[in-house]
Amino acid sequence: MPSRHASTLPFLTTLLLIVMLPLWVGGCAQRQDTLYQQLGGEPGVAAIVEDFTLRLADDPDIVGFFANSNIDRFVASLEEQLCAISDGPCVYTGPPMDRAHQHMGLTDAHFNAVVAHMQQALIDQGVPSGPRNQLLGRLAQLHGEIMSLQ
Ligand code: HEM
Repeated sequence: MPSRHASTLPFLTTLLLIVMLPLWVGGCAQRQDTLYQQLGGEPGVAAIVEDFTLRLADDPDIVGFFANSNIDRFVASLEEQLCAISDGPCVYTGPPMDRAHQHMGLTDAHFNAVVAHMQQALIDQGVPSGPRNQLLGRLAQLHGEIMSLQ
């Protein structure tokens, strides 16, 4: 006659697998999230860009730069760019950053103000600090190109 203990071990092993497997799979899935997914995908990026654009419009030191701009095109281009640089399923098709900003007379103060508005938009849209700082880091890398034709 088999002992009671002989059937307990397989039972416990199965139970452990049932409990641990979803946690393990969930953990892996989380690690594989792209930055784009962590920003909330398409609706998340659209909300971030809208929040950011309203902040630019409210900033008297910045809004004047957009006096002759097509804001719908700016919004569409920025959404595409943020999607592309956050490893989302987009290709940026707008003008290169040096030409898009050439001869505007931009200073580092302007650049920093715009990045600060993006930071605040990300905070307000509930983007956690990890993905927030990752995106800001990638935007900071555009500084050289944006400032190169001033
Ligand atoms: C990380 C910083 C920045 C990023 C990622 C960025 C991104 C962009 C993008 C994607 C466009 C759209 C290009 C197009 O489709 O025509 C654009 C245009 C523009 N940006 Fe920036 N930009 C940055 C910094 C700045 C700063 C510092 C200013 C001024 C204070 C500025 C002012 C403008 C203006 C006025 C346009 C519209 C140009 C036009 O109407 O053709 N940008 N920017």
